[in-house]
Amino acid sequence: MWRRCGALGRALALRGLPGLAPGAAGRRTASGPSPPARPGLPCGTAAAGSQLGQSKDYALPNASWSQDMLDLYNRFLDMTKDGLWKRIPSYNNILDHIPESMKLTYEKRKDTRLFLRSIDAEGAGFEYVMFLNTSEKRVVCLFQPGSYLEGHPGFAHGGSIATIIDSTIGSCAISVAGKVMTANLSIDYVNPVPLGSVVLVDSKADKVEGRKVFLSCKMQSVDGNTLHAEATALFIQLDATKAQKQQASCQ
Ligand SMILES: CCCCCCCCCC(=O)SCCNC(=O)CCNC(=O)[C@H](O)C(C)(C)COP(=O)(O)OP(=O)(O)OC[C@H]1O[C@@H](n2cnc3c(N)ncnc32)[C@H](O)[C@@H]1OP(=O)(O)O
Repeated sequence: MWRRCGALGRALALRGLPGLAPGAAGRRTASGPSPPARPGLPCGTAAAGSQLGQSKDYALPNASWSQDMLDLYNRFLDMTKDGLWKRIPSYNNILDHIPESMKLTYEKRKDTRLFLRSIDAEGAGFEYVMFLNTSEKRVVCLFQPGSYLEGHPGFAHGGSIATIIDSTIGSCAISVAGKVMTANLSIDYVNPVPLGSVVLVDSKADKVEGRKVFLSCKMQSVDGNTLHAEATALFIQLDATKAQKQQASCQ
């Protein structure tokens, strides 16, 4: 365990994550984590809904999570205790993800589902949980790709990697600029991601220029020894009038 924690510390230290000295955190099991802190952006209000039983929060350990995923999750959960990091709940409907103020302009549809949550079987699709650090303008996603995300035999499909990167960077952009859309996403695929492995997707907003948010991201293995992908992205804050027109055209 100590060796794994040390490797994890090295992996996260690449981006200077705090509080990750080997053995700094105790280990918990999937059945026994502390109740997660309720996050602010991008989905604090939805967490309340979840507690009322309105929506299931999927960004919590389940039986498919590997020990690496659980260890990493528990270490991040420890980092939420001082309030700098917040766990982002995850729901089937995108409207449960976004801040209340943004929700007002959208009508919730029952026949749609967030792409990341399109596979029901535990462990078969996107197993992930994201953590937000508002002051660092950063979102880190712990991602365990399941067997239905296969591309090359035994490895995650490039589209699934793009999806989790877009969603992680997108969550970061939303936390910085509210209503945004991806205008550009550029990914260098460096090493394939084995199905069932756990990777860290570490995204950061580097610069905001008017309505443009520039972000970057690295996807790497838990031990920090393998860089799987690197990405840069441009998100555009939606112009209110154009956003209304776009919304009207898809209803
Ligand atoms: C787990 C929870 C997940 C939650 C997060 C989900 C994240 C998922 C995000 C997505 O996947 S969104 C879906 C994919 N993206 C789209 O479908 C967007 C399609 N494109 C558009 O709708 C519009 O092109 C867009 C809103 C992006 C921009 O249109 P606008 O009319 O608002 O922008 P405009 O053309 O006025 O340009 C504004 C500025 O951005 C610049 N710009 C726009 N598109 C660009 C581009 N592609 N590359 C470089 N620059 C660009 C443009 O030059 C200009 O720069 P300046 O202000 O300096 O003049």
